[in-house]
Amino acid sequence: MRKPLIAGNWKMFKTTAEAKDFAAEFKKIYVSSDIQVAVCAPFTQLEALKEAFQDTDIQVGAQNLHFAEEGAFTGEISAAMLKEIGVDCCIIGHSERRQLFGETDEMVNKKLHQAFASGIRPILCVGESLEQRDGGQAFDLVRSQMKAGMQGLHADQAAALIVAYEPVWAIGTGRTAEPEQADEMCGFIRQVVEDLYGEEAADKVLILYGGSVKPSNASELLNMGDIDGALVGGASLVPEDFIQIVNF
Ligand SMILES: O=C(CO)COP(=O)(O)O
Repeated sequence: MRKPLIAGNWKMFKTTAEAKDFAAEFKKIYVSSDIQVAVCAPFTQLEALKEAFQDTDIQVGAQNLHFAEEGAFTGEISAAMLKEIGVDCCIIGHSERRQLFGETDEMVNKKLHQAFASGIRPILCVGESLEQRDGGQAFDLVRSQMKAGMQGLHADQAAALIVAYEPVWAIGTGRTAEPEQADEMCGFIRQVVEDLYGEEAADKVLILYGGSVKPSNASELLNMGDIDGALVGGASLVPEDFIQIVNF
């Protein structure tokens, strides 16, 4: 049985003081349940959040890591550095990183391997642009991102993977995918995992939807059969909004 996951992606928002305020507020309204909850914050807020959430089951995630174990990579952060402070999971290959920072499928693949090697659960982001959706290429594109991103992973790693389907046209635009549309792609992603790794891995892999998830649309999206959770941007910054999504 897959345990749903609601993960917040704070992107480049909140100072440490603001992150501590969020944690204090969120803890007052959060009740542990069989829904997993994670907050993926900027690097400099991770340690404070781990400390603030230490008496809860709320997970803390990063938004990126470098694919090398260590080395001369000025400005980068390694998986071991994240692991040392207790980081549980890490977003990998977010569309903003692919578009704005030149991340390729090959880099995404190396980052997945590094995350697994360090005991950090990766959240692999895939999703098409509006041009690709309108051009009828969405499914081919997502299949190729999945195949290239997962290259060389073992079946047990595939089963432990979290995939986030985030159509680029729905991120930060207020334009959410229709629940059926999102579920169709999440089902397709599960099929790709089954084709590559078999039924057991496909049954276990968690597949999230991301893109303008809000309190008002969370339950219809999250009640679809192949959507196992959400990766939430803007609405994860406000405790009262995020809790409503967690409690969908
Ligand atoms: O990119 C996203 C989460 O990773 C989605 O962002 P929004 O929820 O702000 O659209």
